[in-house]
This record gives sequence, C-alpha cells and structure tokens, in this order.
Amino acid sequence: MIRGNLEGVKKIYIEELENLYEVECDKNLLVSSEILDIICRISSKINREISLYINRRGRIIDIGIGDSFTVSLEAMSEKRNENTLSGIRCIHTHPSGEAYLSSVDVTALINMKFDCMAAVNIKDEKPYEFSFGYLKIEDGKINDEVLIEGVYPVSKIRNVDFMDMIQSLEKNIYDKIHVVGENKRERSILVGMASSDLYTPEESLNELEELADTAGSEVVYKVIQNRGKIDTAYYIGSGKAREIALLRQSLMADTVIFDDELSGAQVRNLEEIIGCKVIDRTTLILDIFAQRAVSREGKIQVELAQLKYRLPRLIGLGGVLSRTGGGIGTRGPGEKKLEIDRRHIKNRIYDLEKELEDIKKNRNLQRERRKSNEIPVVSFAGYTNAGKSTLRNKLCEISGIDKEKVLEADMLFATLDTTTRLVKLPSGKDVLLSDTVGFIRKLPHELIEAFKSTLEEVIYSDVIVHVVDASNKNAQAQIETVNSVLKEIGAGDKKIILAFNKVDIADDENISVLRSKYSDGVEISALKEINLDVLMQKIENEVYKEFIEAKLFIPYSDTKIISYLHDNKCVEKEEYKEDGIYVDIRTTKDILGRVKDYEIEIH
Ligand SMILES: Nc1nc2c(ncn2[C@@H]2O[C@H](COP(=O)(O)OP(=O)(O)OP(=O)(O)O)[C@@H](O)[C@H]2O)c(=O)[nH]1
Ligand SMILES: [Mg+2]
Repeated sequence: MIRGNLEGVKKIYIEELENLYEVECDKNLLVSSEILDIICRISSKINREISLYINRRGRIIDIGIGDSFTVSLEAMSEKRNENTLSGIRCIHTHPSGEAYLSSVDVTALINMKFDCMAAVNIKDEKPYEFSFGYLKIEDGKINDEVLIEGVYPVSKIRNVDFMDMIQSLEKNIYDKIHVVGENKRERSILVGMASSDLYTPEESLNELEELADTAGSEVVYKVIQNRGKIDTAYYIGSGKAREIALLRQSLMADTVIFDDELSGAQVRNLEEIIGCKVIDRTTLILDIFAQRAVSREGKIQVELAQLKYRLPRLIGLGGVLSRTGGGIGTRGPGEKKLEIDRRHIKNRIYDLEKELEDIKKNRNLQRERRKSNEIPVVSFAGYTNAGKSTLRNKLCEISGIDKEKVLEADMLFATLDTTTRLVKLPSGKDVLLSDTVGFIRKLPHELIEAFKSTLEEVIYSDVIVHVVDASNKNAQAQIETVNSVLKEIGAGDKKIILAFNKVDIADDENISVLRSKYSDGVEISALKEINLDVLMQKIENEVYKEFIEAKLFIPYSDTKIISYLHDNKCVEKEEYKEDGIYVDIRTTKDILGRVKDYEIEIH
C-alpha cells in the first residue's frame, strides 16, 4: 500500500512504487542507487515528495507520497521505546528545491526517532544531491539535538556506512542504559508579569500552562512578578531571576517559560543566571504550530514564522540554548542547524516566501473560480478550542457530507489549515463553509504575518461565524481577542454572527453574562446538536440579506435572458405562458440592474 496524497497520481507510478516492497536493499547502504533513481524519477513526474521507510534489515516497510512523515503504526511498532531509536530510516525526495533538510524533516526525525533522515533533491528527473541527519546520543540518552551532514553530491551516498553509523550511535545507549532510568517529561516553571490586560496574570498563566501541556511539558510551578516594569536586561529583574534559579534547582525543572516575548539578550542573560533553557510564549506557540502543521502551506508558514522570529534573536544565543535547542523538545528548525548555517537562513526565508507566493496564486485562482460560481463563503473563526471544527463537521454531516472530516480535538490549535466544504442551506441553496486556525491572545505577530494567506479565507468570506466557547470563564476576553485579530487581518468590518457554543456544559451565569453583553448571539451546542438549525437559518438570512426579490416578464424573443438568470442561480420560479415567460427571481442589486427592463412589479 502506498500512503499519502495519491490524488491524480497515475496508476503505473503507484504500481511501480508498490513493487519496491519486494526489493531487498543492502542494509549497509543508506539506500541503493537503483531505488533512488526510481523514486526520484516518479517524484519529479508527479511533483510530490516520496518517502521511503527502511528497516535495519534493508526492507522497505512503508512508502508515502506527499509531505507528511507519519509512518503507519505497525511499521513503528517494531521498536517503540522512549529511549531507543525506531530502527527505521526515512529517505525522501525534494522534487523542487534543495537537498537541505527542512525544519519539518528535522522535527519528524526528532519526533519519530528515526535512525536517520535523508533528503535528496532532483535534477533532470535524477537524484542530484543529498543531506542526512541523525539524533545525537549523549550520556546514554537520545538528545533532541540533530547532527546534519551534507549537502553532498549524490554519488557520495555509497560512502555512508549506515549500519556502522547506527551501531556506534547506539553503543552509547546500551553502555549507559543501566544508569539512565526512565525518560521523563520535560518539567517547566512558568513566569508571568502582572499587567493591565483583559486577563489576570493567573488566567494568563493558566492558558500558558495549557500551551506548555500541549507542547508536552509538565508545569511544576508558576511565578507571578508584580513589579509591573519590564527590565531590559532581565525582563523580571536580576533579583527575581536569582530566586527562580534556586526554585529551578529545588524543583529540578528543565525549562523556564515566560508569558511574553523576550529579546535575544534577555534570553541569554536569564539563561546565564537561571542555568537552564529559557523560552518565551511566542517560541512555545510556534513550537506547537510546528508540531501541528500538516499541509505544505501550513508547514511553510510555520517555518517562516520561526525563522523570522529567531533570526534577530540568534545573535545573543547563550551557551545553554545553543547546546540544547529552541523550544520544548526542540521542535522546528534545530538550533544546531540554525547555528551552522546562519547564512542559509536568509536564502531559506526567500525560498519559502517564493513558494508561499505560488501557493497563494493558486488559492486566489480557486477563489476567483468560486466567486464566478456565486457560491457564498462562510468562515468559522474563534478562539482556539472553541469548537469550530466540531461545528463545521456537524453542519456538513447534517447536510449529508461527512467525508474528509476535520480533526476536532480537545487541544489547542488542532486545526492549522483552512478547509472548505459545500453544504446546503435550509432553502436548498449552496454555501461554502470554511474552517480556520484558532486564535489566541498574544498570537505572535510573525505567525499572523505568515498565516495571512490562510487567514485570507476569512477576509474574503461573505459572513464570519465567530464561535465562542460559552463554557469558558474567559469567554468575554476571548471574544475581544478574536475581534482584535480579525481587525488586524483586515476583516473587522465583515458581517459577523456570534455563536455561543457548548451551552450543554456552560453554566447559566456565564451564559446570561454573555447574553446581556452581546444580545445577538445564537446559543448552540455543536456536540449535542442544539439549535444548529437556528444557526443555519441565521447564516442563510445574513448571506442572502442583500438579495432582492423581483418578478420579470421575458418575451420569447429574449430567452437568452433566461439562461443568464439560470447561470447566476437566481431563478426561484418560472412559468411559460402564451405571451412569454414569467419569472420570480431573488438576486443581487447588480444582476437585477441588468435585467431591470423586464421587471413587471417594481419592488
Ligand atoms: N461539551 C461540548 N464540547 C464541545 C462542543 N463543541 C466542541 N466541543 C469540544 O471542544 C473541543 C474542541 O473542539 P474543536 O472543534 O477541535 O475546536 P476548534 O475551535 O476547532 O479548535 P482549534 O482547531 O484548536 O482552534 C473538542 O474536545 C470538542 O469535542 C459542544 O457543543 N459541547
Ligand atoms: Mg479546529
């Protein structure tokens, strides 16, 4: 079986790839050149990445098309243990672009604990250059640091003695294994500063805790600094930083996370005093986005945001950070990679921006096409975890469409990509529903910038349904946050329908406060399907609010007018009589203007 995005891929290519499962490779080689030739040729024909997953015996156990590195679970079950490598190496193509491992590749390598991750680029349908990375093992523990070699010309791939490399890596684990003990979750201390914000510092830190948890870190303590004035060198002041250093020691924490953006110098100074990795809220959010991104567009956007955020901060890298890497578990571009190849970063940013530009053009094209079909677009916006995806899925299900369900999960930022589906409104008219990334307070500016093309879906929609988690104590503040992000991306003056979701679990007091503050909200439960028909009706009313009804009489000599009206989907009723055609239409002012001469009852 070939996994991934097979849409439009010719059957012969799929068969050719399937045959590779029968081929035995030399286990000492990273990959045999015959196999590499085949995947590079197919990859460049279909212009998609192809990934091979090879086990230690040299057998290909999984093949994927597209750009995600999820190996099937059976394949991974061969060796799944916190502190061992997976026993699987991943060789994949970069059909257009460099042979350089991308941040997504590095992230996959770390998360899946691959033996090795190699990328090969292609020229004239043939393998051209390659680079590969592997995890560093130190003191018997797999480090989250990645060592990268290359880029080399592809002819050198034969020189990589793969088994030798792996054996010497793993020797380090087994020699030390009895001393190491269990691999723990990272432990972190959160630090916030009281400020004049919609949220109290406690609420803000609770949210930061959820973010840390989402990123895989356990919060062991929260510190609030009431000083209220930001110290340029130490953010919280050097005295408080010393206190945190002691706290860190006694609680054996590995990371300190600040609830704000820190400058490169602040990070370095704080690390020096506290003696462990220091990260800020933005880095944490970017980490989570890097973990979640699925589509090529999403991945590029996250990588761009990370690079742009880190570039000016790299200068002041302290000793600790440069050894251990950026965020929780070092997701995204490994700091090592950034260190060695700082000069590549700017090129990389340039390339990514160009690629994003192409994707954007394509998106614009799709949008144009949709526009010419006159199908209105409704997008769901809202705070992360409000229930946007659940609602979108339910509405699709009700109107009979449930394929390609969007991931809904009780975690922050489950959705990073915009996905659009067609559903029917109560009157039978079509509407496109579009689900988007959730918003959050202090959404990093770099992210908003990078995600603009995804968020454009919101800007270009006819109506926005602002989904609110009415069971959340901070619902009001979250509404304000979402409104200000909407304003920032240029969607502030759109028609907005407020949907108070999760009324099944929200307490009455919470709802009545929202009710009094925002009188026009629809109270719904996506999960329990409460009031969804009311919401749909409201959407219909909003979408077609600008529409006008009219009666026309069209003589048989002008039947082309009838086809024009049908093309624009505005015919409600038509009667063919002896003298001509009587038509009831419901349409925009524009279209009515063009057929005004035929109007018989002026509205
Ligand atoms: N009780 C209850 N839970 C709900 C309701 N709607 C959604 N949820 C739950 O809320 C959680 C988040 O739902 P999602 O649909 O993933 O939220 P989202 O807004 O798409 O989140 P992001 O994609 O992260 O921005 C899930 O666990 C849902 O099951 C509801 O009406 N009632
Ligand atoms: Mg979602």
